[in-house]
Amino acid sequence: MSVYTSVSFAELASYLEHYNVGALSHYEGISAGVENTNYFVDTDQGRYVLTLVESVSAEKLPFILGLVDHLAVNNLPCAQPIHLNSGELFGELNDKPAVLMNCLSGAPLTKPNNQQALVIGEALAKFHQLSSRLPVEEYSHIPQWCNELGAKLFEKLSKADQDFLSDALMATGEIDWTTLPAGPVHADLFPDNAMFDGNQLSGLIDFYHACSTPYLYDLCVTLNAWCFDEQLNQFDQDKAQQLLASYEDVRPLDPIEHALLPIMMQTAALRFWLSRLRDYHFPTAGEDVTQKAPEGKQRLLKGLIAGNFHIN
Ligand SMILES: Nc1ncnc2c1ncn2[C@@H]1O[C@H](COP(=O)(O)OP(=O)(O)O)[C@@H](O)[C@H]1O
Ligand SMILES: N[C@@H](CCOP(=O)(O)O)C(=O)O
Repeated sequence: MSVYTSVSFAELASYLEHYNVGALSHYEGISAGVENTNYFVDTDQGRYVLTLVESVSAEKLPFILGLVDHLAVNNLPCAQPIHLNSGELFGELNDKPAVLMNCLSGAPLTKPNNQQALVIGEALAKFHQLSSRLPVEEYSHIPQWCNELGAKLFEKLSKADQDFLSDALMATGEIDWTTLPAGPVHADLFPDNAMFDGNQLSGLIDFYHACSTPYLYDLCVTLNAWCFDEQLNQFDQDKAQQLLASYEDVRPLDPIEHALLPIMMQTAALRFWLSRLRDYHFPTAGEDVTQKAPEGKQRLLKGLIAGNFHIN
């Protein structure tokens, strides 16, 4: 469970008066998630999810929540922010930006099957089509982000990992990002950020990594996360092919995107190896905090570089 900011019943009841959602009857911290504080919130009108946003500043929320609103209005299955009575998409509780969402049915995935991977490929492509109608705002140049974080972590690593990191930063830094189609993306579409009822997608959640960057990067984050089993150290090539095919049924890749797919998968693996190392070496204090093991992403990156994990 990740709860960084505690909220009392009285504080929450008073905060909910800013919405038209009824009176608080019960609430509990959610046993999942890494970066933000989440609570299930029950009122006499239904169940909601409250997020106290810890991972990004309030200035980014109009972009993030505006993106989610745009997707939801255009019928992409995703959690929908509830508007405050003032019309705003977020408020403030205990000095943190606070977002109330509708509660989706089903559960986040741990081990997605091939059919669910196919469904997510199609949903991601629709996401990119819809987001391409929005302006490119909050641009994130991931290789630069990796370089800066890599420099902070460098002295914490073994000599072997320092050398490995330097080589990976150099190789992934060679992509020319300016040639790639880009727009607002999810940027963290792991199976635990997709709620499913059986094989049916009830909605995408956790948009707090959203930024504008190449669509190919978002696709590669998703391919890595859905097709690589970190415990078994296995890359499921069939599943990856199916996910990619279902994506391309909706949004075919450009030739340049096809050509850069393998190195972009390395970039995506590197990005999450580094953020997990950051969470390990520089943890954020909290009442109850979940971390994900960096080693899984490093093994993925090693397999991608060695050419053992690939899509035909
Ligand atoms: N709209 C929602 N409906 C139902 N459950 C949700 C919703 N949003 C979040 N959750 C639950 O909360 C958990 C943590 O949410 P998440 O946004 O992934 O947190 P974090 O930003 O900390 O990673 C999810 O795994 C899911 O179980
Ligand atoms: N998906 C990332 C961790 C980011 O945390 P999230 O709970 O906000 O998705 C990873 O697996 O490293």
